[in-house]
Amino acid sequence: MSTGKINVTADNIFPIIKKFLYSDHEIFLRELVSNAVDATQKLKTLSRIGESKAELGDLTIQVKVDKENKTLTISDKGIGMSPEEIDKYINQLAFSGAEEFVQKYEDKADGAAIIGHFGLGFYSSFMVASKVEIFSRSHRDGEKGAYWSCDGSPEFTLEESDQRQERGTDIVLHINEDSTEFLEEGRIRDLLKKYCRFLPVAIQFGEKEITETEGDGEDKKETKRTVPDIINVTEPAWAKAPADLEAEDYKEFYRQLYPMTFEEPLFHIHLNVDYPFDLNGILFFPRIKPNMDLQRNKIQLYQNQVFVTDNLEGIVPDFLTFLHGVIDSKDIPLNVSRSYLQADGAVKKISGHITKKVADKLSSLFKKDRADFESKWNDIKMIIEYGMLSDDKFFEKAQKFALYQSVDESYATFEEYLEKIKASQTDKDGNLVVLYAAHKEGQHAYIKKAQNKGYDVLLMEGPLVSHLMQKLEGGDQKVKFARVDSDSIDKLIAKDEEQVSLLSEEQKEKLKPIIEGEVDKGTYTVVLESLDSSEVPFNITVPEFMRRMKEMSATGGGMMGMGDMPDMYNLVVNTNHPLISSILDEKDEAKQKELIKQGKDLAMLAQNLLHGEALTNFVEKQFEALKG
Ligand SMILES: Nc1ncnc2c1ncn2[C@@H]1O[C@H](COP(=O)(O)OP(=O)(O)OP(=O)(O)O)[C@@H](O)[C@H]1O
Repeated sequence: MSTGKINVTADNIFPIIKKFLYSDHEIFLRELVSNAVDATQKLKTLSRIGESKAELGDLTIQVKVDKENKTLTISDKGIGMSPEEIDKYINQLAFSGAEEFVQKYEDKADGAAIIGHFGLGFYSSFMVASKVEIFSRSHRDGEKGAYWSCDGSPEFTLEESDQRQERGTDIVLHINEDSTEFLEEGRIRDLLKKYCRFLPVAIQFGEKEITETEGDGEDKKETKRTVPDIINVTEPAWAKAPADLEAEDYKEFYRQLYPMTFEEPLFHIHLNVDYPFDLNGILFFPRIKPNMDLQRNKIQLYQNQVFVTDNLEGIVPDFLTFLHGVIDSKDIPLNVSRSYLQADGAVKKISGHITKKVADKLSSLFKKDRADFESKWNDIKMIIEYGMLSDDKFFEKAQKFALYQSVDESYATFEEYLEKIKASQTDKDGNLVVLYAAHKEGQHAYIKKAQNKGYDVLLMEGPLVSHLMQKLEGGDQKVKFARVDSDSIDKLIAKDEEQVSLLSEEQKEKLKPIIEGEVDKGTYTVVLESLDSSEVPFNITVPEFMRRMKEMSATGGGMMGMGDMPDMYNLVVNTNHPLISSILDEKDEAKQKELIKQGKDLAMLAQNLLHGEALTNFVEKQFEALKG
């Protein structure tokens, strides 16, 4: 037997481990199970290359809770360690690794978060254990068995021991008073599911009962059987070659990843690169409805099948954090801080590659089956539009498959769309004017007017469209977006046609203050226009520029402070409409006022602006009028 002092420069790292890692101490389990997996994988490799004669047998790793004795044990049948190896790997190497790690991060404000994501190996067990024991036996014949124990002080015990007869290692944690939660089966099972669900070696945690049925109908026999409860899937789909997987395998994998999600993903992207960097993974496009609460952090990052984090901020472009699935890379340097990670060259390359793959997949889906792509468009457009706005390279690629939907439900790419409207929607200055509506129902009156003129109207809804339009207007072609209610129909796409005015300038000057007297000047600007006599007499428009800036500022962007501006409208008065002439000629002032008010209320109704008391009064008045 030998006793000794672990070689430390810092006096005692155990208090530091306990104090600084307190918030995220659960990762000890991931560290210990990963070590057990590594030891098993090493044995398999040695056996394969003929360096180990050991009979592999069943390599299942066992995790056991003994509530009575307050221990948690992780046992593997991997390469094991001789007493000399424990001295080398645990007393010296692992300790100095842990020491360096703690020294590096103890002063960092986000220390706990960093450590939460990236473990510090074997010594993290002291976060939850007052004493740790190792029973081990090497895979090499003739080696002595080993026993090591340490109670959280720098003193350890290391001796030869035959307590473990078989090859492999038992790590026994004597759970401390503050950490009894790790003696609860449910808690351990949850943690194993979180961190170890896709580790490449089977991990057993207790047993479970299964029911088997034999025969049919009357002869049907059900038998219950107890079997080992294996908590992981050792060969997850992403670790296989895409050629070996069917569509159903991807769906099955999606169910494994998100057992509580019933909605199926729309499609998947299998990432499978080994040069110039290592990257595997499967990303899923979820169904995302406009205005739905977007859920991030559904992508899980693994390093060699060990769960690392589901916060991929800065690791993949922001718009891709809305996808679901798994990314696994050996090349992502994990033992570093998040800010370092974000600036890392390999991470940038991986992130660029993922973006490119996503664009390529979308492009191929679009080409392969356009009708199907169109049917999915509304579920994926939020992510794509967000990507187009945040990444210029993605924008370029997406121009080929991003769709624009007209109110008549037809879809076109932007290029196709411009071609479609060119003939009828080019204004006198050569601008292609794209008309759009934000709500098909709410803006019905305006949409109809545009359609009557032979114009097409796009449906542009969602929080990002104002930004997207701004970007599309900045392209090579002279393109202008105008919402259908942003101006009177003749002015939306200004052509060279001059409208003659029925009213003289004098009459107009007389009319304007009469109407202004009946509207709230802070909200409405009265604009007299000589429009077609078949056009409505009163119409409310919302000038494009102001409104769009306001919308953009509400979702980040546009002009500073615009978001707080009150809503502003134009009350367009069609001076060529007979009603306007009658208003002007009306001698009875009360009646004149009433006509203006009624006209304005109707315009508000068409624009969905008549609410509350004003609406109630309006409706009552209409019923009165019905009585005659
Ligand atoms: N169950 C085990 N079987 C065999 N060897 C082990 C086992 N657990 C730990 N070791 C040895 O102890 C060493 C130190 O383990 P530790 O977990 O501290 O660091 P690591 O696994 O090398 O790196 P990391 O910090 O990423 O976990 C391992 O490299 C391995 O050689």
